[in-house]
Amino acid sequence: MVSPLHSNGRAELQDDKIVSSIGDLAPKPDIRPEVLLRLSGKLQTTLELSQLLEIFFEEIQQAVLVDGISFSHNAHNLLLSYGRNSVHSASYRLQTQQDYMGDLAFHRSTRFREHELANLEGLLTTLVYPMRNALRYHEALAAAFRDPLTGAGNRVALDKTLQREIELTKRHGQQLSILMLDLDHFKLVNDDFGHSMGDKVLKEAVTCITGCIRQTDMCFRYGGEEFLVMLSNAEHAGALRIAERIRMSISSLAFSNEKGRLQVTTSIGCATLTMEDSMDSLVQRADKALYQAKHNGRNRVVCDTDDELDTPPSKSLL
Ligand SMILES: Nc1nc2c(ncn2[C@@H]2O[C@H](COP(=O)(O)OP(=O)(O)OP(=O)(O)O)[C@@H](O)[C@H]2O)c(=O)[nH]1
Repeated sequence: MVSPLHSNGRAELQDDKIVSSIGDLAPKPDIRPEVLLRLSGKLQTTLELSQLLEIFFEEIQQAVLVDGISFSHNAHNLLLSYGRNSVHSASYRLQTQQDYMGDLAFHRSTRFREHELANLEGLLTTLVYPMRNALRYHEALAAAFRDPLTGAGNRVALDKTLQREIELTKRHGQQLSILMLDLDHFKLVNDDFGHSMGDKVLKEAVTCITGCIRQTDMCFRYGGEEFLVMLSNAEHAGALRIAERIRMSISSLAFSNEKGRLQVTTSIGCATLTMEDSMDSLVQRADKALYQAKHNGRNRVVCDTDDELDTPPSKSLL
C-alpha cells in the first residue's frame, strides 16, 4: 500500500505561489490504472537511485508531458536531473511520517494545469517507497566506502576513486596532485591524553582537511593517523598551497581534557601526477615526500620533486 506524501509537499510555480497541497494523493480518475500499475512495477526493478528517477521520468510521460525533472537531497549531497530545465516548475517534498526523502521538481515550458498537478501528485505516490529503499541502499553503499570514525573515505574507496581519477586526468590532459598527511607524534596523544582524545583529534583533523579543500577533492583515511587527500585539477604549486593551508589549519586546533591542553601538528608529502605514473608510483612519491617531511623535523610540507627531496631540512617549506 502506498501512503500519502506529507501535507507539506507542495506544487509551486516559479513565482513561488503555492497552487496545490498534496495532502490527499488519491490518484485522480484521469490517470489510467494500467499506467500507475506499470509505473509501480517498473520502479520496483531497481535500487539504484539514478535508474529509479530515469524510469520515473520516462514512464510519467504517458500521464503528463514533462520536459524534465530534478531531484535534490542536501543531506546526501545529491542533485540529479533528467530531461530539460524549463520556465515552469512544480516542486514537491517527498516525505513519509518517518523519513525525508528529498525534493523533486517537474519542469515544463508551459504552465502546469490543476488537473495535471493532481496527476503528478498521483504519480508521485508510486515513487515514495521505491525512493526510500533506493536512499537506504545509497546510504549502505556510502557507508561501505567510509571510515566510520572520521567519515573520510576508506581504503576501498581510495583504490577505486584514485585509479579512476588518474585515468580521467591523463585522458583529459589535466592535472592531479595528492597529499600524504600524517599527524605528528600521535602515539603521544593516545599515551598522554587517552584514546578517546586521540579519536577526537582524528575527527577534527578530517574536518580541518575537508574545510580546506574543494567539494570535488576528497580525503581518505590511509592508515591509523595517516590520510591521503586527492586534489583534482590541482597543479604542483596549487597543491602545495592547499597542503600549507591544511598544515596551518590543523596546527591551530586546540584540545583539552582533564590531562591538560593539547595542540597537534602534521607532516605532509605532496606529489603531482606525471604521464608515466601509476597509482602506486604516485602514492609512493607522496609517501617518500612525507617521510622526508618527518625526517626534516615534522610540521611541514615537502613536495615530490627530486630537488626538494634531496634538500636539507632548511630548504623545506617551513
Ligand atoms: N586514538 C586512535 N589512535 C589510533 C587510531 N589508529 C591508529 N592510532 C594510533 O596512532 C599511533 C601512531 O603512532 P606512530 O606510528 O608511532 O606514529 P607517531 O607517534 O604519530 O609518530 P610520527 O608519525 O613519527 O610523528 C599509534 O599509537 C596508534 O595506536 C585510531 O583510530 N584512534
